[in-house]
Amino acid sequence: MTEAQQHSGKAYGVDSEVGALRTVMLHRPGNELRRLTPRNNDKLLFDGIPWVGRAQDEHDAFAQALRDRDVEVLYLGELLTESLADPAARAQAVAGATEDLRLGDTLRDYLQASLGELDPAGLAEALMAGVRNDEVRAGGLVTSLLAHEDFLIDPLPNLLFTRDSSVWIRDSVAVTSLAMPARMRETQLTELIYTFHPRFAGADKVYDHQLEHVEGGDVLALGPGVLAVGVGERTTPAGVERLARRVFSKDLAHTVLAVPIAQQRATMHLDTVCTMVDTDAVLMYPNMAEEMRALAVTTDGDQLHIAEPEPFLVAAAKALGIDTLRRIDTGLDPVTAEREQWDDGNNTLALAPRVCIAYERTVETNARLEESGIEVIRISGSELGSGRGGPRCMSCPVLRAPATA
Ligand SMILES: NC(=O)NCCC[C@H](N)C(=O)O
Repeated sequence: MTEAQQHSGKAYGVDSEVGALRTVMLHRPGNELRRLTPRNNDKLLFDGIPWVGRAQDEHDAFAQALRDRDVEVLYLGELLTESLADPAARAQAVAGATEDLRLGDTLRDYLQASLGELDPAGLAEALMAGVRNDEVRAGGLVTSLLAHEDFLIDPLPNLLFTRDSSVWIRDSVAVTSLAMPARMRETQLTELIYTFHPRFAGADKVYDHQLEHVEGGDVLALGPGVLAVGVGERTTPAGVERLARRVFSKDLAHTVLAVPIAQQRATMHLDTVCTMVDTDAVLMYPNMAEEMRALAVTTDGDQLHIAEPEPFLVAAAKALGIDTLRRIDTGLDPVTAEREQWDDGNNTLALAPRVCIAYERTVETNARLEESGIEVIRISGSELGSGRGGPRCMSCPVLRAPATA
């Protein structure tokens, strides 16, 4: 535990987007990225085939930039390996990874036995990088009929985007429910970590991966008690309703803003178009900023109350109890704005009020942020960006200090 946590007395808890970041969970990309080929990259939600060594270098620099600002960096792969020291975790992991009906009984039995023999690091590797048909000597009808390159356990290259597979809401963790088939198994791993890792022993869970779809990239903690939840390609209307009920029942929020966003890849999550950079300021994709609406959801302890749609910034300011939520106006022309949004220019990770990490390639957006008084720490992401995610997508804050202006 870091010094900061010893002082605060707790190891997890997040109630804003911008409170000083103390602890974050990342995933250093590994062999799961080496599974990407031109034939499977679309299905696996990558826009190209990353150069893995360079992606790791870029990711190491990202982690170092965080450490340089006194942020403790946890790695998902290490937490998973440590969790798998527990026999109950191993049993749950093996059962989850082999439940796919494509396997059939013979292959499933074989895989369960061989995964069961692996040490925790080997098992974690198989869970993350997957297992190909030509990597086993199973025997039987199914393995004979499947192609060599078919996966018996799918690789999880999008583990890189730790934002989506869990999100802390105050001191409860939401293990999310991912919408795309290529990502669904990721939450089996975050579920294992939050259930079995000693660091999170006793942590309350407010959501689980068997519920309606909610992805962490859609969930923004605008301030204490106020969540904004994007509803679009990933998080469903039923997902935001379920999340609202859950957080209200545990008193983790008083208002949930449901924010419809276009159901398309460029705007797959709310954090691809909008991130907070100060206690009262957001960076928003200019081409969508004017039209974004929100429905404020509150409760009387029993029923949900749904307000009429209002402009997002108006609804957010009301919920936060402030006069105005400032939009940093990047003033970009529509074409530059669209290019830089695609390159995750709007996907900044706040380290503290007015300090954020951004990709260096979104030159114009970063310049406008600085003109508005926001410090921008630039990282390179030419390879990391091929998965279509930026610094916020690649990070799951575990502990933030309370936000103070
Ligand atoms: N929060 C985010 O926007 N995460 C980026 C996820 C990218 C990933 N390739 C996906 O399509 O899910």
